[in-house]
Amino acid sequence: MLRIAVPNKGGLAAPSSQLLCDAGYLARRESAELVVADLENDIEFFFLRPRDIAVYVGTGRLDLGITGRDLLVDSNTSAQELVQLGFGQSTFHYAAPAGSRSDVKELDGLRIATSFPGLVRTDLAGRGLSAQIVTLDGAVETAVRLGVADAVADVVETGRTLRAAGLELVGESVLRSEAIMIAKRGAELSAGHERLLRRVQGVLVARRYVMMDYDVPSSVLEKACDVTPGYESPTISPLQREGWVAVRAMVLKADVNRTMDDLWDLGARGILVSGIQACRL
Ligand SMILES: Nc1ncnc2c1ncn2[C@@H]1O[C@H](COP(=O)(O)OP(=O)(O)OP(=O)(O)O)[C@@H](O)[C@H]1O
Ligand SMILES: O=P(O)(O)OC[C@H]1O[C@H](OP(=O)(O)OP(=O)(O)O)[C@H](O)[C@@H]1O
Ligand SMILES: [Mg+2]
Repeated sequence: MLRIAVPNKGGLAAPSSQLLCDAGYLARRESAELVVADLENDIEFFFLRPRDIAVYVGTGRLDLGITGRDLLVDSNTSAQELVQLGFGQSTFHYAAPAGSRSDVKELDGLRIATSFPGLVRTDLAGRGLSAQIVTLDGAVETAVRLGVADAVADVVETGRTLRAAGLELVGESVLRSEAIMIAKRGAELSAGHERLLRRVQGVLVARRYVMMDYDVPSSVLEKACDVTPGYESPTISPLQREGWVAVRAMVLKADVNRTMDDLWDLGARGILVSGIQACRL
């Protein structure tokens, strides 16, 4: 039976469960449930703290897991990233009192508060800097105001929490994070693993793409196919009307309106867009 780690709390928990549910797996009935056996799919889901998931997967106790890239790097375990899951996006940054520092080098010798000591230690070592790392559980932005640290290194999404604490970013982001699927480094993927990954990837593609159908004069077909190259290649079908063909292609949701404008300008008509419920590509 395949054993999968899923975040039980925090911002990654709900979208992770939704992704697995959309991929056809059994959902947990209540948030207190820590293990769910999906017998039909021969999978057991373990609901764990996202911070701990890389440890379970890196040591091979569980086969696959969902966590944040920042947490994976911080854990320094022997797990590797397999798939980006398209939610939980954030950046990881140093920050200090507004107007006080402009470069990460200026943090040398200072006290830096963080919940990601492994990530920060590795980053500082890579820059040849030494600083005292003050490890806190959360709400690290307040540590400067309370005199426990001179700067922080933390997750930033909108920057609102930093600003409210009178802090501003120092330097470029250390890391761009998002939710990822991980496996033990070097572990062989069984047919069961591959099936789960294909299902998840099917959901991710269905979320990002739509299906576009349109009719176009054959004379501009090549140009139209440049506009909608599809996922692999567009399907071209004959039309009764002479000199015209029908085209069907997958298009990125984010590009739908620009694509329809471009096709219309080329002479395409009858442009229809429909959602993709599920797919295997
Ligand atoms: N505001 C945020 N926006 C996007 N991702 C975030 C945000 N805060 C935390 N994360 C991501 O969530 C993961 C951290 O999980 P964590 O267990 O700390 O949960 P959390 O969402 O911070 O909830 P809580 O702090 O309430 O436990 C990391 O991968 C981190 O990048
Ligand atoms: O840039 P923003 O949109 O303000 O989001 C970033 C904040 O969100 C997270 O905090 P969370 O609410 O998880 O609390 P925590 O720090 O106690 O984990 C993170 O640790 C930052 O503090
Ligand atoms: Mg948090």
